[in-house]
Amino acid sequence: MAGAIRVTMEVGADGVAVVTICNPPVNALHPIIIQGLKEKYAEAMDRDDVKAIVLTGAGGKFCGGFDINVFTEVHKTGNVSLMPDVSVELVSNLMEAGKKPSVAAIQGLALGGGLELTMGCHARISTPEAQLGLPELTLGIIPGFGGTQRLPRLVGLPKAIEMMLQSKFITAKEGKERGLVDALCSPDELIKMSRLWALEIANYRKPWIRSLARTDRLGSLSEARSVLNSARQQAKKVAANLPQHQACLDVMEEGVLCGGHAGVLKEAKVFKELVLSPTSKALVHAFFAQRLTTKVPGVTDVQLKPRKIRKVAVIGGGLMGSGIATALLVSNTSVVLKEVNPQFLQRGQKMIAANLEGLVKRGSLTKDKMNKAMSLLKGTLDYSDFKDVDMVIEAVIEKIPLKQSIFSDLEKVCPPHCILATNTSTIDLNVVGEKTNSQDRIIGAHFFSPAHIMPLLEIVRTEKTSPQAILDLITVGKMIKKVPVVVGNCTGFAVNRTFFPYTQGSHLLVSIGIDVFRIDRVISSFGMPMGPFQLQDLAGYGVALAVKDIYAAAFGTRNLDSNLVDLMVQNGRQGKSNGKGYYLYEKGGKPKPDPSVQVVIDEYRRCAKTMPGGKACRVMDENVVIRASDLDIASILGMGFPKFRWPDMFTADSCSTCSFPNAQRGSRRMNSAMLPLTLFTVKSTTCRSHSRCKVAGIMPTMSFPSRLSTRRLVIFPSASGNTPDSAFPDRSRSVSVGTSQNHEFADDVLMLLVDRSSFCSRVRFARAGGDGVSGAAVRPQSDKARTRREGRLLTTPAQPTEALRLTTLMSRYSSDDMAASHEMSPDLVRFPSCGGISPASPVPERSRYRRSESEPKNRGSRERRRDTPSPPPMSLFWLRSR
Ligand SMILES: C[C@H](O)CC(=O)SCCNC(=O)CCNC(=O)[C@H](O)C(C)(C)COP(=O)(O)OP(=O)(O)OC[C@H]1O[C@@H](n2cnc3c(N)ncnc32)[C@H](O)[C@@H]1OP(=O)(O)O
Repeated sequence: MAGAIRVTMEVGADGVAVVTICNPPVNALHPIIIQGLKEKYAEAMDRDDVKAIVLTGAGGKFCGGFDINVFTEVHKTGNVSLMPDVSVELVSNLMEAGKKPSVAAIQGLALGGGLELTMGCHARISTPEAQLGLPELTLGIIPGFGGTQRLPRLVGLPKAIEMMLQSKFITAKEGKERGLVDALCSPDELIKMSRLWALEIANYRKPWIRSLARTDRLGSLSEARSVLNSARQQAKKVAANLPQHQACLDVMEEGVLCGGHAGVLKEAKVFKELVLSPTSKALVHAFFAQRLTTKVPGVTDVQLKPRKIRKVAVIGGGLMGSGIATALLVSNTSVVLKEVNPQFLQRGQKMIAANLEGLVKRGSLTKDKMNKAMSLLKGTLDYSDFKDVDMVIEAVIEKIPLKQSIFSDLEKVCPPHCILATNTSTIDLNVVGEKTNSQDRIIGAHFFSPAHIMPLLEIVRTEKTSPQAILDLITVGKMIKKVPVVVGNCTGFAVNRTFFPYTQGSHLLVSIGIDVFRIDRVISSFGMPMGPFQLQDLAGYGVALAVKDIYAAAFGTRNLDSNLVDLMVQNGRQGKSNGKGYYLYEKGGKPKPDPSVQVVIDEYRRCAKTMPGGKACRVMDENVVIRASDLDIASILGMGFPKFRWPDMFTADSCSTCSFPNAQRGSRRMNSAMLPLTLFTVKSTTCRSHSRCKVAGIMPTMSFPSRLSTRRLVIFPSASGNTPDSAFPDRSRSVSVGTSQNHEFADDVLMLLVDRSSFCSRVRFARAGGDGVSGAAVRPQSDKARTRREGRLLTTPAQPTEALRLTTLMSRYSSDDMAASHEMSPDLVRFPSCGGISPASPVPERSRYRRSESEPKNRGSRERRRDTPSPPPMSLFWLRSR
């Protein structure tokens, strides 16, 4: 064992062996550490001069848990044996059942596996402020070193469930009240007191407690069951997509019913299963991605030192300005709030006070701290207080001349070292600073509303922004507990630029006939906190209208020209602010879908000129041809459609469970349309069952029979010759996809569309006029890639992870939720239903798809669906819903 990663053991004259974990910065339990602990414990048990053991961590931290890098290795290799056996071999056998007592001396933090080691000891002594917790569920796993069994036995089932399921840390002070910690002491006393405690246990003057054998805190069986059941219900609501929550409760239940040892064994099994889960892969990825954002080449690796930012001026006391000021005040930074008149200033100060009170109500701030924060705030109507500020953050309305004049004033009144930041979400920073000579200190500090709560800080740099200014803002960002992500200067920067197509995707879906509320439902069940329409209601329509033209000007043909929001406003709707948007809002109530919005939607569809119902469906409906096959022959002979490529009607008919004409009549008509389904770099790794499953599809004017099995997306080979084998040989090739939007729109399709569209705006809409179905050619090249290529984002290799983080934080959905529904590869290209992609089956006989004459006509659609034959043509893939 060499280098910084090691376990040391010193045996004192008192007969106490102090075993120390050394693995900076957080003493993570790397396999070398685990091995070291096993060796030192075995040695201590054998040595006659050792009476008791004190376990501690070097550098003022006990331990941050098992080394998460090992999970990354396991995810890469699939080799779960890289995980050492700790729970039984080390914690249960060597430590807890050892013949000499152990005492944990805790300082700084004891998290995850670290806390689990302490619970294997016979007592825990800690400094009062140390953070204790089992946050494993945030990584898609459960505690794996016995934590699910020992924590409930020490603090009781309800508190243990809260700590694990919510990944909540508690201080050692609270731990002492709860029974997790046996004694508190100062850092100076820690080792001394722990040694004495260990000796007292060895001499039987203090109890020798094996946590796993305790049952006194578990309550009666019926109590335990009731606590577990209500936790299950709660987990179903808040973590519906996450497997680890229910798994954790199952494992706890096993321990309650069958005893601690059985619980430990089940925990070890479930832990290993979950480590390999897609959820864990995604969450571990997000863990490291988040920490990578503060590593900026040319800024954080060039020996610059962050300067102290003691006093910040915020210009504008509106929603954003007051939120930014709140975040700074809470972190003990003095703030000067400038407004243009006393009324506005007073309003801003009131909003800050309300924000702080809100934090107190939520329990994240004490009253004392709130008062302290308020005392750091000074309101002003002029620049007299700006002479000693270290940073200014301008947060006024998005008007270029106003911002320009403010920045030219700031240059005159602020000290030369002062950073001049703007909270603009859209405007080019070069334009903002055009009238100054201080381009090197002009920077974007783009907060997200509400700024004192949302965790993301988008730091926008121009070519002229100095690395020092960037570093200082990163430091401020970390200080106020934001995740800073450094991006380049372009319209919408990185976040709004990638988020913009998400909204556009939802508008496009509505234009082709999909229900607004259904979109919101599907997106919410995907894991987003709310759907795009509810979000629009919440954000208000003003912003959408304000930025619409800016985006249109910047992205030209890649922009969907939607007038949906204009129509909503014309209809007297302003979203949540006037209680009427897509939803109706009543004070204190939940938003209710407003059926009367359909009038607006109908008008929007009419304006959009998209025609629900494929051309071919219409032709069939109107009996323009006698039979479906006539249409095939017409397309083969008239349009030159290659015979061997399964012409539209044949393919459609083959997918149906009944013959096409029958399907068409009397049933709800499906809409066929080319959707801008932007998630089409299906990687071979995604489709484990079929290494060649790189699919793209196209059927210009393809129509499906209405009985096409629901909840299935059919991707067809491209008419331009793409087959599964040849799809995407060249990443610039355009592809598009057709899908059924039958009586139930395939959830997956919608999710894919909307999800992927948030990363990709490179969608070219090719609308056929008149009766034509709208088409969308999608370049499998994301805006993210494009942004990167253009040097807009950071040029670190971890670029995609940055984009992920941005989008995740910005959209307010937790990475947990995201991961649960959708497996993310490093470049984010995954299908939620990838496990369901199956290779094409051999072509079944055609007759199997037809409903025979003898078959009763009133069979339910569910029954018919069961009969749906395997996917037919060789290049037809079916993505099954979850
Ligand atoms: C079997 C077991 O039950 C399974 C487990 O134990 S799983 C692990 C459970 N533990 C955790 O989830 C804790 C994860 N870590 C954290 O929450 C935070 O890092 C922390 C509270 C420990 C410290 O936070 P903070 O001071 O803000 O520092 P932070 O930047 O996050 O971390 C410092 C460095 O330590 C690394 N680190 C932190 N915890 C780590 C861990 N458990 N394994 C590996 N590296 C870790 C970070 O990646 C970061 O590395 P970098 O400097 O190269 O970017």
